[in-house]
Amino acid sequence: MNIALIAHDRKKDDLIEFVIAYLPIFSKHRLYATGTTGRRVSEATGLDVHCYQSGPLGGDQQIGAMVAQNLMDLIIFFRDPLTAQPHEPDVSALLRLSDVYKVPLATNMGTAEVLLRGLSEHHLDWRLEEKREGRNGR
Ligand SMILES: O=C(CO)COP(=O)(O)O
Repeated sequence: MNIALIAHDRKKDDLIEFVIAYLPIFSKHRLYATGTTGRRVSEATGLDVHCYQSGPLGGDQQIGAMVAQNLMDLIIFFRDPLTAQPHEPDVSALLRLSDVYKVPLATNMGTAEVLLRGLSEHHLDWRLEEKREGRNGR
């Protein structure tokens, strides 16, 4: 599965902690991330992470483009709900596209835990079916 990892600055440590906690699961999948998040995760875990642009420079949109091609299967996006982001429209666009294409997306650690456990127990295998059949969620 293709998994996107994104965290706003004040949530990056939480995301790294989360990836370390579920390393055996994450290591079985292809990881993509916005720039700074990806570099931090890769440095902390040794995992291979494809890094797009930093979020404010278009990274959320690049991940959104993968969603629009139905290439992204799961998104972990630890947002900072207490800090305004200059690229808020990009963030909203990514959330919207995830809903259009029915891509499971967690914005906090509680939901992320459920998704990761579901992933490891094959509850997200329907995504493979969606891709195989070229369905696009609409
Ligand atoms: O801003 C972000 C997501 O909206 C994250 O970007 P970085 O991973 O480059 O910090």
